[in-house]
Amino acid sequence: MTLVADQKKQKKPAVRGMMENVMEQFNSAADQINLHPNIRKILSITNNEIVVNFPVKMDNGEVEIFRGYRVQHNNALGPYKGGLRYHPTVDIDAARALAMWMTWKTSLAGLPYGGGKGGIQLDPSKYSKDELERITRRFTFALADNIGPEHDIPAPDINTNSQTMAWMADTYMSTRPPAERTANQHVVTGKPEGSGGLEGRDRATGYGVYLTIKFWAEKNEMTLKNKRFIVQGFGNVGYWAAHFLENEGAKLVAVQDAYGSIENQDGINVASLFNYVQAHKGSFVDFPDADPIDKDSFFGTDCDICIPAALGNQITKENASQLKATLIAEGANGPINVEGEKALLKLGKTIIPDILCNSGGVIGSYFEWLQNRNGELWQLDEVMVKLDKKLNESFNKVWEYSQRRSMDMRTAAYCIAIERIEKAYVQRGIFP
Ligand SMILES: NC(=O)C1=CN([C@@H]2O[C@H](COP(=O)(O)OP(=O)(O)OC[C@H]3O[C@@H](n4cnc5c(N)ncnc54)[C@H](OP(=O)(O)O)[C@@H]3O)[C@@H](O)[C@H]2O)C=CC1
Ligand SMILES: O=C(O)CCC(=O)C(=O)O
Repeated sequence: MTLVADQKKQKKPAVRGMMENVMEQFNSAADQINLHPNIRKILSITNNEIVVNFPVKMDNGEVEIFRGYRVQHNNALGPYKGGLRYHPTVDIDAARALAMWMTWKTSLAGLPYGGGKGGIQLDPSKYSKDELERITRRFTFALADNIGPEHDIPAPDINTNSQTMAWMADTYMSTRPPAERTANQHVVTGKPEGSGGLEGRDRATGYGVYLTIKFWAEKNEMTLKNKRFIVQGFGNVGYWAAHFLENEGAKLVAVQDAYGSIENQDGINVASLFNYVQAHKGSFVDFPDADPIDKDSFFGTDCDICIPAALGNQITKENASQLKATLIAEGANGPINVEGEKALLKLGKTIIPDILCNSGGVIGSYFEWLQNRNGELWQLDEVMVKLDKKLNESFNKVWEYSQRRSMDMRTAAYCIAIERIEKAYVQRGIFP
């Protein structure tokens, strides 16, 4: 295990990385609130970076070495919290940026958490389920002293799910003394319902994306009925966001995943598409009720609302002018880079920022953590009501701040999040 202490010695990536984006967003909000220079220094750097290389036996008997990351950005408000992703793009830059986004997200949501994130650099489609289980268990074992229910609590992200979390919880618990095992169930959230998981955590992020869009529409005296939307990514976040928007009368007109893009301006039925994807090895490229479209013209599809719900850095200054949507709701983390955002704002578009838009997931995780900690079992209807209330409060805070200070919603969300952390440091008397 390597603990990387001095980030200044790390080489910069050749292309603009996610970390540069999140730092630019942070610095611009910090300027707005005149953040204390010492607190700016603390928040500009991650607390801990854990990099683990671990061997796993493959189905063919060969051993492969994997590299996993867990970056713990800040814990001024509580334990580190954030997902683990399995994807070829996972590296230290991405893990740092994603961990930092988590700090702002949990702070904005008013949760007693800090921010962390990580994952493994791999393409999961190349491994069998048994191999993925062994990889996950080895990774958890390698991380075990650095995570914990009151210290750092992982959750699902891209290409990880409730099964991944069940393997993690089981492996972590097996590393604890017998009398403490089950009391450590909340070391991860997003578990299956039969293993301490929360009813509704599966849909919490997509539900939150839908809710923030609905709240925005209400502020603008609009209804979502017949509004056309496009979704990039039809995984956990994209699917559930589309499901709830369709229930409200909006129409999915185009969708893109890693295999391709399809469009139907008359509307794509979300349940039919979901069933098709399940039956066709995760791909919708030949879905009969829509036409294939070119990958590069996807964001230019005629629509009212665009929901990027896949990877980061998808909307940049190169393609921002293509967008027809007036509202962009960031289901993904960091889907619009800084230059892309400047271009969109200049064109008069509105962006519901990731740290607000997709915060339903971590709010749901907080409910699961409380459920486990208190030995309770919460029911779906109460979870959905609590999510609605929490997101409504967050949305209103951001909306009012942005109106009062005449700033975009991202800067407002950052200011609120950073001010809460600043207050905690000041109350502790660290800085006069
Ligand atoms: N899960 C959660 O609770 C939360 C997730 N998020 C963020 O939401 C985003 C999506 O996460 P989640 O839904 O959980 O992940 P999933 O793994 O469930 O789904 C990811 C989706 O993105 C698609 N995708 C991958 N690469 C590309 C690409 N190059 N172009 C277009 N689509 C692509 C995948 O397609 P394919 O299936 O073809 O690979 C899949 O449909 C991430 O940015 C994540 O950080 C944010 C908050 C919480
Ligand atoms: O549920 C969680 O703890 C974190 C989810 C996550 O990774 C995110 O919000 O980006």
